[in-house]
Amino acid sequence: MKDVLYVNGGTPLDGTITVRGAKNFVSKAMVASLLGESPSVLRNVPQIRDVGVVTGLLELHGVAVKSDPDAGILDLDPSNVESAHVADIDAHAGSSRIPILFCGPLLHRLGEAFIPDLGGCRIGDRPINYHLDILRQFGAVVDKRENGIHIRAPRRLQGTKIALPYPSVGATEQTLLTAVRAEGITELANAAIEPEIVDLIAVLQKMGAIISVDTDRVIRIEGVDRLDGYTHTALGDRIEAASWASAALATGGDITVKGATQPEMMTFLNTFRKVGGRFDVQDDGIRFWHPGGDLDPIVLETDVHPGFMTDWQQPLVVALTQAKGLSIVHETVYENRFGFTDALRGMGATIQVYKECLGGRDCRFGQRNFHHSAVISGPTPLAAADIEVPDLRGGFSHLIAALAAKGTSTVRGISLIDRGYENFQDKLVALGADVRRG
Ligand SMILES: CC(=O)N[C@H]1[C@@H](OP(=O)(O)OP(=O)(O)OC[C@H]2O[C@@H](n3ccc(=O)[nH]c3=O)[C@H](O)[C@@H]2O)O[C@H](CO)[C@@H](O)[C@@H]1O
Ligand SMILES: C=C(OP(=O)(O)O)C(=O)O
Repeated sequence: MKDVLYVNGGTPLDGTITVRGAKNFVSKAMVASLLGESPSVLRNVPQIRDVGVVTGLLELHGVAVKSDPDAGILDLDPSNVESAHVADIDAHAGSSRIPILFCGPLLHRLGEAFIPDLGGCRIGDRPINYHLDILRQFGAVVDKRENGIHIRAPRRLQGTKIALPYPSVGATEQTLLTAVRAEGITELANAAIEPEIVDLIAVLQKMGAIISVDTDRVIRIEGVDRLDGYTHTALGDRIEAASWASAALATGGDITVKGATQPEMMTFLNTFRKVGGRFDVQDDGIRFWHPGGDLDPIVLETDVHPGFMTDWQQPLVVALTQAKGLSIVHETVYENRFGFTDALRGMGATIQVYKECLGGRDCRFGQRNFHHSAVISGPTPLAAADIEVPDLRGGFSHLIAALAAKGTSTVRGISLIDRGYENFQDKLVALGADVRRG
């Protein structure tokens, strides 16, 4: 399939689409199946590239994966993990960030693991120092190799007391997936509590784990000797849902997103309303629309949950180019997540990026060399352009900009978007967009 999408924009997106399970949960639940002594069943699984990548990794480790993509069901049978011949894991280097989460489960089952270099969006340095420190605290020995890391557990991993320097999603998941079968109690302070993490905890509890989440973001895990498989329906993808909501706003449209849920999106919904968007929470989804007239500018800071998600930021910035006045967006989770604004400026948007912490509070990236605040001045008409997808959310933002712009844009590198948006081209067509894959 060619990697270019021609977008003839300038028409409001209008109609209904469905989002299925969250990219940032489904892949972790798939890894969790490695911990079970019996098969697991995962439902509401989207057809996105990250699911394919994790399927490949699980199969390499001896997990038998049966997939019914239309029904969104995965059967994951880990009975043969101990006897699997692990080869050519290098083939998965750079494909996603998920391999690092295989450490705990593989250490428990096999006593060692090789983890290839990670991929994922290039939106900052994205080190794995928290992960490695955590694994060492459990008693693992970590050796850095040329294309990844080799890790082994000379004896059963031991529960431990961990305090994260920053509430990292991945490091919290690393701790959960390692502690559930370690000996004794693990206490994780300053944990991340994103809804996708809470759903992972639900999966682990179904498998037999004992995990409590305290009000002060401390997670306590009592290690157990055995876990079984699970049957679980993944929570919906709140990032995809918010991306379509931003597309409705930027194009002056009206999109009903089936599968979007209010509790996980409350912070986004508040911001959407402040910008001037309207929404209606329904039994099976949320309708988002532009009511006509001017949109309002806002001051926004991204943050860990329950703050405004960093992954919501990029699509919303496109909508803010259409608000009347000055908006400020302070990115506090990643140091380098405004690269996508270059293309928007080329399309006529007025966006300036700054090294200072604009917004309200200082973050880890202040007084350093990172352009992590943006000032957006609108409304500015967007003009069609020839643009290249930089990363997953930045790429979807470029798509939204192309849909809002009059004329035909050429969006290159479009397959990057398949990593996290299921059948986005079909969904665009269902919403009345004039798009063609080149
Ligand atoms: C597959 C997946 O679920 N990806 C999500 C996950 O990424 P991911 O789990 O990689 O993100 P983290 O929450 O770990 O990263 C947050 C911050 O912590 C830093 N950090 C993290 C780990 C570490 O060892 N050292 C370190 O310094 C990162 O560079 C970043 O600045 O959570 C992010 C924050 O909600 C989301 O944007 C990503 O979509
Ligand atoms: C940053 C993201 O994903 P990943 O961690 O997989 O790169 C994202 O989903 O926006």
